[in-house]
Amino acid sequence: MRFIFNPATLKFRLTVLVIGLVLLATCALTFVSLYLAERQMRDVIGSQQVALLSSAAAYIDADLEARQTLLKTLREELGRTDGKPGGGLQTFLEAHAGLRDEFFNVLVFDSSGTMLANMNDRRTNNTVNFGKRAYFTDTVAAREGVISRPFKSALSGKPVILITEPLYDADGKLIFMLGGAIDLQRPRFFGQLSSLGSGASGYLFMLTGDGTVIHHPDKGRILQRVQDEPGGVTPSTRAALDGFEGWVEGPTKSGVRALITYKRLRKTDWIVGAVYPVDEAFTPLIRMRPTALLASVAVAALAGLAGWLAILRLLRPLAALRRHVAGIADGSENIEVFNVRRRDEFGELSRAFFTLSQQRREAEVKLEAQARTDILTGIDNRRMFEETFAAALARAARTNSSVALAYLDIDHFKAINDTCGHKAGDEVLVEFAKRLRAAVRATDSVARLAGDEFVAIFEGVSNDAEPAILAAKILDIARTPFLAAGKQLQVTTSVGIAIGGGDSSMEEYLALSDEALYNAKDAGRNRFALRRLDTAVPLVARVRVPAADTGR
Ligand SMILES: Nc1nc2c(ncn2[C@@H]2O[C@H](COP(=O)(O)OP(=O)(O)OP(=O)(O)O)[C@@H](O)[C@H]2O)c(=O)[nH]1
Repeated sequence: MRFIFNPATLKFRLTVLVIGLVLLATCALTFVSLYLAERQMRDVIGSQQVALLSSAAAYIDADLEARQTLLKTLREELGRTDGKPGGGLQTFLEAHAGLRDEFFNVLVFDSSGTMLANMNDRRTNNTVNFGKRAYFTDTVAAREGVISRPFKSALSGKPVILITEPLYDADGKLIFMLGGAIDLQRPRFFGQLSSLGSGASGYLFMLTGDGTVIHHPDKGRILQRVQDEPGGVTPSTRAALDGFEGWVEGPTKSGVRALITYKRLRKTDWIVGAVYPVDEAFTPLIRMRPTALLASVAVAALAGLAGWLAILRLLRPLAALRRHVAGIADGSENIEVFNVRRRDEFGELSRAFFTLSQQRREAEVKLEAQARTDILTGIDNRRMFEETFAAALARAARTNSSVALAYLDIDHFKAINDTCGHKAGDEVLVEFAKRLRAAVRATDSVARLAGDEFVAIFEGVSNDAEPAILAAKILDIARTPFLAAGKQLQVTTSVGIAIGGGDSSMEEYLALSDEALYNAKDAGRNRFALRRLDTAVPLVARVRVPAADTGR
């Protein structure tokens, strides 16, 4: 739990990253899939609409043709009576009651356009002339039947189209013209079409090639030209009027986004169109969206969980590394725990830790040694001397034995520096230390305290004669001249030795040996003086004859 709510941890951040990425990826994938599915679906629906509209167009073509055929049959029947049917034209028409199923009205005009008979209202016969109407003049010009543009009937006031069939005599003179009117508001003609509309709100409509509405669910638009309607022509209808056939996605006049399909009729320049609102067309997909998104979130959650577990597992070595660092810090573990064989980054990190720690340890050891070594001569320095001498005193106290401390000072060393130079003085100091080291036993310790002052510690001194022998040995190390700055230098030293047991302090030893050294110096140098810590009086003051001074 601590991990979950600790945003500072790498685990937390990695987990959040993994979950975030997975969520992003799955959501993006879902959106892309839905988008592609929608596109695919749109293509399929568009193709379906085209197929639907093609059959609707074929149906209308066939329907118009059937009505034309019906009128042609009527014309031929009339023709067989030479235009003089028994009982007159009106009776002739009324005898064909079946015409009512196909036409709103059937009319007969004479060659000038005067209406001679009609099925709806015989009282209007011979009262109106339609000779100037486009359908009449077009038929006369074409010498065959036409399908008129839609217009408002002068007789009924309804929007209609008229199918005409002219009847000529043997000389080719127009005798009669038959006209079959179709009421554009009557559902019978387009009833079949209306039922072809897709979905609950999809519908079919029909326009003439010049944009006049022939059929539309909104009856008020019939006979209107789309160009003249408020809002003008939609881009898709504009394209259809210019010859486009097929489907597009675009807005309808009322602003609804829809798949709109257009198809031209074969028999006339009419355009039949279908509107299928996008929302309805994609209802299954739109309904599926939340489910798909929910599913993708669930997948992301599972993937995130798996990622989290994987991260926990992958980062386990890091936790171990952290434990080891803590273990080493509190001393419960050894640095060797870092020396692992793993081949991954954690292994590399661990080994890098190991190497670094080793180097640090070595540097510490080196520093430790340097802190106890005199840099110039390489023998112990004052600090090391103090530790060594304290240990020697402790041993002497334990074994109840004696310790001798020899305090040495090179005679007139300042003069060497002054006459031969400081560097030559250094060379003498280095050589002096070397000879001193060689003169004593391996178990004895020598150190340089400062300048030209040296000390030697002798443990287990059994009698007073032994320190004197050691002191003489020390005096002897200077017997051979020193080579410094290319010159042979005759060097002597004075030695003060303090002898005592383990019960005396280092300070007492140092003070007494220093005093003895002064005694030796005072006595003329190149000699030693022995002092016992318990008597504090000189025991021995042996004088060596100074060697000939060759260098000064
Ligand atoms: N070359 C060199 N000289 C040093 C070093 N340390 C101290 N000295 C010099 O050593 C000299 C020590 O002189 P002292 O011991 O005081 O006097 P001295 O000339 O030896 O005379 P006595 O001890 O009385 O015989 C001083 O001149 C210091 O400057 C060093 O590391 N190298």
